[in-house]
Amino acid sequence: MSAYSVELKEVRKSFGKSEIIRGATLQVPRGERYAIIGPNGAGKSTLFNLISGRFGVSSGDILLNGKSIRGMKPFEINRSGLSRSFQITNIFHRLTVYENLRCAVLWSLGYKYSFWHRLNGLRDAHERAEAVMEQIGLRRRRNTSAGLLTYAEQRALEIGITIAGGADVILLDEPTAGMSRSESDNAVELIRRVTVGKTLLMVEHDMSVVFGLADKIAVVVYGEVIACDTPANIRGNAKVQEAYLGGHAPAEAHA
Ligand SMILES: Nc1ncnc2c1ncn2[C@@H]1O[C@H](COP(=O)(O)OP(=O)(O)OP(=O)(O)O)[C@@H](O)[C@H]1O
Repeated sequence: MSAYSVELKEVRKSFGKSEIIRGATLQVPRGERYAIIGPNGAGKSTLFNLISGRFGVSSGDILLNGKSIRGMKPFEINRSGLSRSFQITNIFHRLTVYENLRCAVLWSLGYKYSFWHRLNGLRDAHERAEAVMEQIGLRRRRNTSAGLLTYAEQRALEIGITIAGGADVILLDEPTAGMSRSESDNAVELIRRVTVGKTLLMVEHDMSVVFGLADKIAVVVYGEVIACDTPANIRGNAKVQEAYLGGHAPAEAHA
């Protein structure tokens, strides 16, 4: 098995005549937490959309656990062990916390309408949904409609939905966007807890979250990964400071 969960090999992506991703290369080792940072419009979300199969690459390749995902649909990539969250919350507001998690588990199990499969699937889904609810700290909100949760609770539920299927590779898109300082501190703890032993790739603008969570930081500028290194080295990287931060160290920035 490959040592890397995710590998980008000279990935390019154009929309019409505009090339947005311009030869991005990155290797994310199994079990590590990587943050992708970069200025607005650099192509971070586009990279996530390519890795999760929403868009196809124009050229180059993306490997998941050593196997090319070129041409695969998002649900096939999901069932190959990669799960992503979205910038906009992706929850069903009228369903309860428990029901949202159960749906996510059933979806990831590849739920089929055969009778025996359904019975087993339902039992597994119930247990898994309960376990995830405990992990994300929403047990006391079990029967509350998701639409009535606080914003931070909704984001925690979103993370729960993302991990519910047991994927080994988790992509989180701005998991702390819109949160207060204390809410995002809690979110960092939550993300750390639920990604133990997993590979995490997250796009995040909040540098205290990035520096608090990431083993490595990949800096994307104009569709290229211009640096990928430890937080300490990224902070001291002159190229990064110049290209991305206008001369300021990343620790001081809040894009
Ligand atoms: N489906 C699309 N069609 C055309 N252009 C697109 C599409 N998706 C993204 N783009 C363009 O690609 C560029 C990169 O966008 P992207 O959202 O990936 O950047 P980002 O680094 O995630 O930015 P932000 O930090 O603001 O979220 C932008 O110029 C955007 O307009």
